[in-house]
Amino acid sequence: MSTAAVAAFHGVTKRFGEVTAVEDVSFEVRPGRIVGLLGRNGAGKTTTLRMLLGLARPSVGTATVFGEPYDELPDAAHRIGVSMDGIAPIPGTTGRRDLRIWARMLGLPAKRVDEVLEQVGIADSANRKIGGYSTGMRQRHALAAALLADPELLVLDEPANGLDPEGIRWLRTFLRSLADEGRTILLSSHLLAEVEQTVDDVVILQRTLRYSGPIEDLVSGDRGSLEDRFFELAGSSTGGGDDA
Ligand SMILES: Nc1ncnc2c1ncn2[C@@H]1O[C@H](COP(=O)(O)OP(=O)(O)OP(=O)(O)O)[C@@H](O)[C@H]1O
Repeated sequence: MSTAAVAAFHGVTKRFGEVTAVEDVSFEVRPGRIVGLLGRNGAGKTTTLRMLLGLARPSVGTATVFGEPYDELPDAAHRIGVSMDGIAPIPGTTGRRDLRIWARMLGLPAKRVDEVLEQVGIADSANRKIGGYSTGMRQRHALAAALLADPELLVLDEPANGLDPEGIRWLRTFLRSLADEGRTILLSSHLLAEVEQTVDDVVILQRTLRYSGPIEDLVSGDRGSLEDRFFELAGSSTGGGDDA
């Protein structure tokens, strides 16, 4: 397997007017790894993912995926699966029909829809309207959409939000099985205990980069839990934060 970075940020700063959302951030995402992007509210996580996906342009620096800016990457919609707010299902439609529309747009056969519905465990609900889905079912639906094109990289913004404990356990096992197949997963999350059990690498962002590397290097020995290390590095909003 190639060790070239799947995703890379080099000296990325993003300003929105007076607000600097992300400042001089550099890190790489290695193939076959599950990478957790962590930070407090407003730390710049979504902005970072959006820059990778060509949905926001860095003010300074470069964000590349498979060596290219997203907009210049051939076949990007097939190589990268995305689950993120703003990529919402079509209101009033059923789960199956929504995925069929996505599949058609991606040039995929309708049978692929049934495969991903089975994979994420919502095939029995696929003829129901998405408007009646629980939050956890919506998460699974979004994951199904991200998987349609059998992508090499999954970018998942808060994929565990709204899942019950069983759903969270399922997600952890599922993501690991995808990584074992050689896929790379970049996910953002607030659920530190869950992240600790799921990811290989951690990126801690608090406008600037606070840590990037293997989780075992962060929490090994008597260094404490991921939660302890997170608050040391990112600060807390109730004290200790240095740039809230
Ligand atoms: N389109 C925008 N216009 C103006 N400011 C923005 C825009 N997008 C993000 N920001 C600001 O940039 C900062 C980082 O926001 P971002 O959504 O990336 O953080 P986050 O880490 O994803 O937060 P959360 O965990 O709350 O979702 C915030 O101060 C936010 O208000």
